[in-house]
Amino acid sequence: MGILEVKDVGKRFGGLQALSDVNLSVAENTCHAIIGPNGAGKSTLLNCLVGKLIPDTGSVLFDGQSVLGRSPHEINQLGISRVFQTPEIFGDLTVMENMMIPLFAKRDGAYRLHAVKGMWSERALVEEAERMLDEVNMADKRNMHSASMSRGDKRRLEMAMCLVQDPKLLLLDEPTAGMARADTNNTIDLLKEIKEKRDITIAIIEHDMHVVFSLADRITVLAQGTPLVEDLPEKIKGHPKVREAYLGEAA
Ligand SMILES: Nc1ncnc2c1ncn2[C@@H]1O[C@H](COP(=O)(O)OP(=O)(O)OP(=O)(O)O)[C@@H](O)[C@H]1O
Repeated sequence: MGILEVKDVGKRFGGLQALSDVNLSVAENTCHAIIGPNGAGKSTLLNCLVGKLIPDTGSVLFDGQSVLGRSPHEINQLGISRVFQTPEIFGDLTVMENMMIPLFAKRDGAYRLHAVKGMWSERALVEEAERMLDEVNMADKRNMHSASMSRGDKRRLEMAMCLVQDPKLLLLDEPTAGMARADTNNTIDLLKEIKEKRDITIAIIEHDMHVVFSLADRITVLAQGTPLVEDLPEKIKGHPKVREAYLGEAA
């Protein structure tokens, strides 16, 4: 059994069946990519995994426990962290101050923005933040205002803010969207390092096939709300059904 088990999930928006009969099993310590043409249902599926949407049918088990009916915060506490398309960082805070927010949340169970003012007296947490920044090669940027950083660095910081919570499953929603090639390649390298160094499972939604084929151990192709094929990356490349799904979109 996988660390994440999605069974027969369906989700309707009014007259539109956005997801139907979605079955997905993500094995522990692998990187599983979910790809598919625009409107295939990828974000809807991700939202069902993190408690932002509740499926109409089916079940979602993480580490043997149902996530359905739990709040996004509770799901986060179970060990699922999500990195959004647009980096969710606090632009008017420094890199270090941003890092302290999830650390306070992990310790105290609540987000306490004002607590960053007195953060330097929290030696153990400061050291944890510094270790994490070191791991993602951002130690030299610790005092920078995060709004002034490149998109790649903002993503790197957001990743660090997720990882410092020690998630078992990292969900990435188009982590390289809008990035220049150099930032994309840095993000790929960072994710490879994270995979190697940590006991972590990654599920990634991504349009950039260079990113998908650089990282994924397995790929599920969604089309019109239903998994079309699930296989090893080399089997997905050139798969007639996959080509058809994408060509259909182009047509
Ligand atoms: N809140 C909503 N209300 C109504 N329809 C929605 C809602 N969210 C998504 N949809 C519709 O559900 C379908 C699946 O959308 P979704 O965003 O999950 O696709 P996607 O595969 O992530 O697409 P993209 O690659 O373009 O981001 C689309 O037709 C979309 O318009």
